[in-house]
Amino acid sequence: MSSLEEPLGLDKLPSMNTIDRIQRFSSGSCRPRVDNLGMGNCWIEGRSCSTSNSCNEDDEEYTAETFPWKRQTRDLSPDDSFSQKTLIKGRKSMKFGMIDDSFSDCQTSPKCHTKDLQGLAYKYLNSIPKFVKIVEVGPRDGLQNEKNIVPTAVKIELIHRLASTGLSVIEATSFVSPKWVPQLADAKDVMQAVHNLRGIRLPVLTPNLKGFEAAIAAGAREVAIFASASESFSKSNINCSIEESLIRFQAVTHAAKQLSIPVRGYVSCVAGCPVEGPIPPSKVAYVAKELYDMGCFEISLGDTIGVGTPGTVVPMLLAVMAVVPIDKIAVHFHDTYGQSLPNILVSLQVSHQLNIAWPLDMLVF
Ligand SMILES: CC(C)(COP(=O)([O-])OP(=O)([O-])OC[C@H]1O[C@@H](n2cnc3c(N)ncnc32)[C@H](O)[C@@H]1OP(=O)([O-])[O-])[C@@H](O)C(=O)NCCC(=O)NCCSC(=O)C[C@@](C)(O)CC(=O)[O-]
Repeated sequence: MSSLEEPLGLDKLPSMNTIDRIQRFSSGSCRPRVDNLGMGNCWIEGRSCSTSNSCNEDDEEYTAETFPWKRQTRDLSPDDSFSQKTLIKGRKSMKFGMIDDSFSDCQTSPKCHTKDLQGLAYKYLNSIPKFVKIVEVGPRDGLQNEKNIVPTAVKIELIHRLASTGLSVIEATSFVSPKWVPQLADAKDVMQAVHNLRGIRLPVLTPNLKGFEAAIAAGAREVAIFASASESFSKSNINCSIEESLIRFQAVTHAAKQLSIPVRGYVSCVAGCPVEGPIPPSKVAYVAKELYDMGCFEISLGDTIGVGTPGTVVPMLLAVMAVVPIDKIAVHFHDTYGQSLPNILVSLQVSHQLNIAWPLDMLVF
């Protein structure tokens, strides 16, 4: 499995072969594997590097802090101040956190009765919406990272089985370059086999007009375009700058409009990028608004490498909400560092505060 441990300057990007590039920057390359969990390995390692970003307004604040790119070990050395601080802080908040305190205070205080406990339970259990919209993305986002190419028949069976669970939206595949993502080179066959599934929306990823036309010819009735909030990731993922990608996507949304095809928009790296580190919320908001303005019916905010935490996700959500209608925002969290559930929870709490049902992309592994 590729890792980002070895130094990789942006100047070296063009020399990487395309598949290697995808693996380096895909969420799957950062996902923990059973065989390295026990070794205490870190799944995103790296380097500091310069950025070619054009939106610099908030960069100072964000580049001052860097991700713990270095390999994390369970045996902490005295020098490992970042990890130690994080660990200690984590332990404290587990032990002395708000929820624990409230309950233990209640149990020992004579003033606290069953009614108070019920009130607390009500407060916590009712701070999320009654329902969410789930967009299942396993057949696309999951399978695009598999080391071994999954046979077409298995993909088709997977989509059928997912459909039989009652899911109403399943992202089926990607009409991208097979040189970049050989795992999904059978997009046409998969789409042709599933496009008649009843009562289910089956969006597919289309990075450009070529992909859009192939998707429509194979029977797709909904597509998704995918931009990035990180300049480096955009170049590595779709081989163009953010601005160039927005021009390409405009062509796709224009063509889709002519055929009344709904277009969903993704923004990747909303919490961080493997090359640039933390991404300012203003950049996420900028790209999200561009996609919304060009006609995307929903904007899915992707924490592509799973480095977001509730503390960084909430400011990012608020920045996007300032420019995109709240009920048009979806969230998409990878679980690289075990933060997807806390991030989903905090997003649902934010949406509940605003009284909306939040769409949620679902990664099933
Ligand atoms: C965007 C391109 C196509 C540019 O790729 P390029 O190499 O810059 O494109 P090009 O225009 O120079 O064309 C090169 C070759 O690709 C072909 N080509 C061109 N377009 C297509 C197409 N649509 N379908 C099939 N083939 C295509 C084209 O015809 C040509 O073929 P050749 O003449 O060499 O034989 C390429 O970089 C690509 O396919 N990238 C996709 C990478 C990808 O799928 N990454 C994973 C997406 S996941 C993600 O972004 C995050 C997300 C959404 O999951 C959210 C999250 O997790 O946060």
